[in-house]
Amino acid sequence: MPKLAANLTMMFTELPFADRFAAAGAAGFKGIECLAPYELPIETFKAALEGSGARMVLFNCPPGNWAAGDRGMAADPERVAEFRASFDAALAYAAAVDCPRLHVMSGLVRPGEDRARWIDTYVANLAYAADRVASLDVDLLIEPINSRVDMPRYLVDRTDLAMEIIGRVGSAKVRLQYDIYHMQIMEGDLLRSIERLLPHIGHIQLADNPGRNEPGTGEINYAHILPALDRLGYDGWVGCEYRPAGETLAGLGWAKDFI
Ligand SMILES: O=C(O)[C@@H](O)C(=O)CO
Ligand SMILES: [Mg+2]
Repeated sequence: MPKLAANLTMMFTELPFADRFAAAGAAGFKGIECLAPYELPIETFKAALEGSGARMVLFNCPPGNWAAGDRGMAADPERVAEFRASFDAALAYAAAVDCPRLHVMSGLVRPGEDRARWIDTYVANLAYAADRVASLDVDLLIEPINSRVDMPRYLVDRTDLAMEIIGRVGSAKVRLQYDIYHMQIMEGDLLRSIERLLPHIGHIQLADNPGRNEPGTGEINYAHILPALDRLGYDGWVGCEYRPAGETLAGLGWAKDFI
């Protein structure tokens, strides 16, 4: 049975961020993920998580200035020093809550720039980060994100490029974050692709399409996909990274067999 994690950046947004942890625990989630916990001081983050009774399964490295349009910077040749300095914060937050996965976002390629140079930078920064976590119980994840609807110009928008990058870094610490919503938009053939990539997948996320709302609101057959993840032997977490169409708890009917 898939282990579902609540994504607190998208779910329970009826509440202030710090209060979403307890709400997710009360709803039955044993795992929690979010994009960026950094708005909370470390001790507040730790206390909120402890109060939830759930464990932290994933969050992202500092993405840069999200409000100003940054979507990560690990592939930006002009921001290597900034990425490496910000990685310290990711490690400190991960250590405080024993979080075993950090998503390292590549960033949006500036128009006219050389994509190959961005890919080289991403490989180098991931190798640097992999060295930093070599003796820690922390994996680094890279996620193909759709560039058609949500993040035009995002560097890594397909699994073949993500796998090329993972291969070039050559560290078992760097794994694939497979977001079913993004992959439905970019590639389709979901189960065959999950089966093929399974040895490299360190985390899965879900949402329906179109709309990025809960399973059952769109075209993706989650009633088939979720049991199939078990059959394929996936035993990791599945992050519920969707925007509830209405109130978060009212939209959890689809998950009643899993949480
Ligand atoms: O799918 C997504 O959007 C996220 O997993 C993420 O980390 C960046 O927005
Ligand atoms: Mg995702």
